[in-house]
Amino acid sequence: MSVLDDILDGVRADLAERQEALPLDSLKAQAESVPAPQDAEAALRRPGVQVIAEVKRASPSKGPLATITDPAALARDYEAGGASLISVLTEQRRFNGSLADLQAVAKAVDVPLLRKDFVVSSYQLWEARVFGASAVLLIVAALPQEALVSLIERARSLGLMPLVEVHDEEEVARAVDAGATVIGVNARNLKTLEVDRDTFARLAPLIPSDRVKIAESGIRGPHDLLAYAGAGAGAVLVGESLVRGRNPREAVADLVTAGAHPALRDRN
Ligand SMILES: O=P(O)(O)OC[C@@H](O)[C@@H](O)c1c[nH]c2ccccc12
Repeated sequence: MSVLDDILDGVRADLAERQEALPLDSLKAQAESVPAPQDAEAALRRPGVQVIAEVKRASPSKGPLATITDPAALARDYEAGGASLISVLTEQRRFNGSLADLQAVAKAVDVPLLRKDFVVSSYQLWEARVFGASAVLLIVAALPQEALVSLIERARSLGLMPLVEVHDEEEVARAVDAGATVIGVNARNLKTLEVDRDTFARLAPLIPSDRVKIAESGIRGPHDLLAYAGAGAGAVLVGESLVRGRNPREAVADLVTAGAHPALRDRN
C-alpha cells in the first residue's frame, strides 16, 4: 500500500467519526454565522511571486518538524513577513494538524487561509468553510476524475478557491481538463517521498498560461524561489524551512522580497 493510500485510509476513518458526531445539515447551519471567504485567487494573482507559508508540525517523510504550541502566533509572524496566503495542515495522523489549528489561525490573521488536507468528500469543504478557510487543497492523485471535477465545483460554490495539486504529466492533464485555475506542482514524489526540484520546470510548460502556477515543497530560501520564478511560478508554498528556521517572520520576508523583484513583476 502506498503512503498516500495509507494516509487516505486514516483520513476516511477520522472523517467518518466527525460526520457521526456532527451531521452535514448541522455543519451547514454553522456556516451561516461564519464570515464569507476571501478571494484567495486574487491574492495569488498579484504582481510578483506570492508566498504561501505553511503551519506544519510534522510530515510522513520527516516525522516531527517543529512543536508549534501556538499556531496563531506563528501565523501572525507569517502575515507580518508578508505572506499572501497561509496554509494550515489539518490532517491529524501524519501531519499532527487539526481543524482547531485552522480556526485559531483564522481568528489571528486577515490573510486568506488554505485548508491543507486530503479532501475526499464535500463534508470536508463545509468544514473548511466553517473553520475559516478561503481555499482548499485538492490532490489529483487522491481523487478519481469525476470526484475531482465535482469537488472543484462544490468548492467554488462555497466561495472556496480550489488549489489542485499535481505530480506528473498525466495529473497536469487531468487538472487542466477538470477546469482548475490554480495548479500546484508538488516536487515531492508521493511514492518515494523524495523532493525533485526539477519537477516544476518539467510540468509548468504543460499548464496553460492563464492558470496560476504554484511550486510546492522543498523551498529552502530565496534562491529556490527565484529558480521557480524563472520556470514560471506565480507563487511558492513553503513549510519546513519556515517552521524549522529561527525567525519565521524574517524568513517569509526574505522570500517576499525576492518574489517582489521588479524583474518578476509582470509574470502573473
Ligand atoms: O515542507 P515543505 O517541503 O516546504 O513543503 C510544503 C508543502 O508543499 C507540503 O507540505 C505539501 C504539499 N502538498 C501536500 C499535500 C498534503 C500535505 C502536505 C503537502
